[in-house]
Amino acid sequence: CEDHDWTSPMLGGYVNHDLMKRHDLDKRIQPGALPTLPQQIKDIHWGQVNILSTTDTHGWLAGHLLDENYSADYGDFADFVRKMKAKADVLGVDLLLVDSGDLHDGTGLGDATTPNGRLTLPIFQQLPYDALSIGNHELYTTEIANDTYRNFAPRWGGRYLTSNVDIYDNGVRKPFSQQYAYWQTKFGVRIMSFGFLYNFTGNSNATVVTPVGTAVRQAWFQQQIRRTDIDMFLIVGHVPVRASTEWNLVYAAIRQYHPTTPISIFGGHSHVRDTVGYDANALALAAGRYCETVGWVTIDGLPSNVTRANSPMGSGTIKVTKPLSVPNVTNPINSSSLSWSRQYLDFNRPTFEKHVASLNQGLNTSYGQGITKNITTEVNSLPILTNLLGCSPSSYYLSRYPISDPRSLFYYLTNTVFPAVVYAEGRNTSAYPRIILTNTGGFRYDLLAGRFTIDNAYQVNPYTNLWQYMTVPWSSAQSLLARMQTDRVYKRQALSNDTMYNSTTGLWRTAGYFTTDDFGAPGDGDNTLHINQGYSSTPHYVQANVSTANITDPNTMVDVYVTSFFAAAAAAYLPGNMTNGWKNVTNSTGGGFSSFDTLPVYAQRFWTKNC
Ligand SMILES: Nc1ccn([C@@H]2O[C@H](COP(=O)(O)O)[C@@H](O)[C@H]2O)c(=O)n1
Ligand SMILES: [Zn+2]
Ligand SMILES: [Zn+2]
Repeated sequence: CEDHDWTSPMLGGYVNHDLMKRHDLDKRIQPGALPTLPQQIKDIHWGQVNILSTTDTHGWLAGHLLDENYSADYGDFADFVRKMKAKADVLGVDLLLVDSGDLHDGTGLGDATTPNGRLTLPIFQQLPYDALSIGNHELYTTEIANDTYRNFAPRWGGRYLTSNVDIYDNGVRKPFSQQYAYWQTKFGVRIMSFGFLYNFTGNSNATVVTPVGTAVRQAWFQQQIRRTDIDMFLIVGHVPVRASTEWNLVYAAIRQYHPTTPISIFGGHSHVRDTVGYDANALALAAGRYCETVGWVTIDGLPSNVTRANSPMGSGTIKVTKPLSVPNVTNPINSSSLSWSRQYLDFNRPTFEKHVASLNQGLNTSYGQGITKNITTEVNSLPILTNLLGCSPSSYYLSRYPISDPRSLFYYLTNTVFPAVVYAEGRNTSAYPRIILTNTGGFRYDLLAGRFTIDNAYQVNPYTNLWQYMTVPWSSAQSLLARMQTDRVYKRQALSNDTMYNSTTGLWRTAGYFTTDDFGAPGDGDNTLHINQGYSSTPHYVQANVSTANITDPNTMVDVYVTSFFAAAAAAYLPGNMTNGWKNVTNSTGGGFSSFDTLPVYAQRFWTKNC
């Protein structure tokens, strides 16, 4: 059933072909703007068990048309997985595929449909995932939670794992999906799997998230971890891998009964590439975000009663070098006969082609090409996505520059966009001083120069949190921002369009991820060598100040603007804790004005349409 009708030339000459074959989602690509760069992609090690992982895809299944590093779509990825499985068969080793949740909220293809995910979920479901966990984005609304429960979770034959999430089904509280799975790989490795969500509290009341510390004390969990017929724990979870209370609890609970059994954890939610070593036999990897990264973990040296494969034990195998000290685990093992490797693969076709090249079959099959065709058709079925709202005059970056830099998205929002469009009717004069706060986590992706469409609006901020305001004395308003900066801040990594040519190798480096994790030197885990373009951390909230500069009297009344997402939290710091004191900002037709609407409204009013 394989088609070998198109084999791309290696690396150079690839991108233009790829762009031509796919949809016309974003016409902002200028001719020549995306160079076809041969880059240095490292070989990967194959072990006895090999695991591909994705997380936080957030609907980016059509790929990144503006960034060559991540330009593959889910059809290309589907072919990659299929060919990697074929390669594993040739080598006589196991190849597994896992995902750690957050499928919704982030692109027009995913979000501009009813229900949310109507087009993206069927595409995602065509991939042969072996274990999946739920993300917080599956639980914010009852509609998405119910759709996930009824239509998505049952699709995975017992491998959609929700160890600490329940749902009310016609008023009866039930586990959302399977709490664990015990299974054997093709080559006989006996696996115990769990799927956790971090201690999330923003879910709708249709579901219940049990704190991980409680879940690991429950009878069903205790019963499963006491089993002795387990060669490896393979755990998926929508939980950041670094400094995680939740993972520490899961790890410690397992280690009580299995002091040395390998534990491979696949986390998420933090949108970064990272790998943490818990001990010499336990590792946790996070595979980034938005179809930019495929995680790759290999394990060698599993017990001898497991069918041993003809694994090519090439270079690249590494050992855990920095065991963590985890509460409740005394003497974590710091050496073992197992060895592990990890890589973060860029989500592009040259990467996929390279790693299956030894099969001499190219990448494409009718399976993946069919998915790509589907994506094209579906994007074209939503013409609203490509409608031009305006031309962004520059690129404004989420986390590449500090928020005080005019190239920062937050600088642009707070100095230019919010003052111009976020105000209640008639209250945009200096008679009504304003402060306008946003949570930075609502902004998800860079705002790039050139064409700005509804699809880009979803990418930058997909949330329909309503703008609201309340009038309070300056004495309260002036300290609000500082008081709000209390939540956890998850680090986001940044992208850049910079490139560098190495005349000795004849290869290019583009700016992209340059990851420091618990293994090897910085950049060691990145499968493609990138220029490290730096990263600037962002506070949890930022604020625009409008007509407040000359206020001296603390009793001066000031309008405070927030969104419904954090209005209750902000009210706690305002006089009288007036949660119900917020009034909605209305749009030109009297409806609500949301965080999602903000840039489109600004674009239509202030940007040209010549781009
Ligand atoms: N209605 C909402 C929901 C969430 N957010 C922001 O998104 C962050 C969570 O996204 P992950 O992909 O990291 O799970 C959350 O921390 C909020 O900042 C929002 O703004 N509005
Ligand atoms: Zn996410
Ligand atoms: Zn998340």
